[in-house]
Amino acid sequence: MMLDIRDLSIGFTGRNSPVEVVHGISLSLGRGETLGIVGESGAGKSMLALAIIGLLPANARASGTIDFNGENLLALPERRLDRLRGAEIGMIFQEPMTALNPAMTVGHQIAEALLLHTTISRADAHARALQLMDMVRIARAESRISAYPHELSGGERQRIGIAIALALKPALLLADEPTTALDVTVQAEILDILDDLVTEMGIGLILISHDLGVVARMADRVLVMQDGNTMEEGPTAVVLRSPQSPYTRRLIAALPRRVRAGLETAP
Ligand SMILES: Nc1ncnc2c1ncn2[C@@H]1O[C@H](COP(=O)(O)OP(=O)(O)OP(=O)(O)O)[C@@H](O)[C@H]1O
Repeated sequence: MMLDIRDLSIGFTGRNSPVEVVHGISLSLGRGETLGIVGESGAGKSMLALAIIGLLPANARASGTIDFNGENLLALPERRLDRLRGAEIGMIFQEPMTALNPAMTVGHQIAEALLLHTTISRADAHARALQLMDMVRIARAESRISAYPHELSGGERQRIGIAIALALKPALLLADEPTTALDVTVQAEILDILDDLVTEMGIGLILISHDLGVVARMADRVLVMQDGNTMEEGPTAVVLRSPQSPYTRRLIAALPRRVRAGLETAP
C-alpha cells in the first residue's frame, strides 16, 4: 500500500487539559484508488488530511503512524516533509482563492511549483504550465495563462489549484471539500477531472466531503467519520447497500431521493 495509516490520534494541547479530536483512525490507500472520507462538520476530516501532509496547527499533536511508501510521515524531519509536500503529496483546498496568490498570474503560480522543486528552465516551466492547464481543461490556456486569480471564475480557480497540486506528478492527492464552494454544474466538472486523473495518472486520491452524494459518486472505498471516530469503512457500494452503523444510515437517508435512487442503480 502506498499509504497506510495506523491508529492515528490527534489532539490539541491547551491551557486546559488536552483535547483529542481524532481517535485512533486507521486506513490505507493504493495508487489509482479513491478513498472518500465523509462526515459532518467537526468530525476531524481536515485534521486527518493536515496530519498526512504535515501541516497540523502548531498546538496539535499526532500519534500513531502514517506510513507513506515505507516512511512514517509523523517521524520525518521537517526538511524531508517539505520535499514530499508538493512533490509526492499534493493538496487541493476548499476555497481556491485563499490558496492562490492574488498578486501573481496563474501561469506564474503553476510554473513556480516546478521551478522551486526541479531544475527545469523558465521556458520549459511555462510550457509545462500550459500543458497542465490543458489537463485540467481550461479552455484557451494560452490566453488565460497570464490572468490573475480574480479574473477567473471559481471553477477555473479550482482547476488552477488542481494544476498546481499536479505540477510535480504527486502519487497522492488530498482534496478537502474541493467542490463545496462551487455551483453544482461546475462541481460535476471538477469531480470528473479528479476522477480522470486517478485513472490516467494512477494517483491515489483522498476525497474529503460532508456530502455523501459526492463521495459515493467518486470513491472506491468510503470511510465514515463522526466525532473523530471511524463509524464505518468499506467498499462504497457495500456501505451504501448495507450500512452497518446508524450514523451512516442517517447520512444515506438525508440524501435527496433522486441521488439515493441514482446510487442504487449505479454499478
Ligand atoms: N487550532 C485548533 N485548536 C483546537 N481545536 C481545533 C483547532 N482546529 C480544529 N480544532 C477542532 O478539531 C475538531 C476537528 O476539526 P476538523 O476541521 O478536522 O473537522 P472537519 O471534519 O474537517 O469539519 P469541517 O467540515 O467543518 O472542516 C473540531 O472539533 C475543531 O473544533
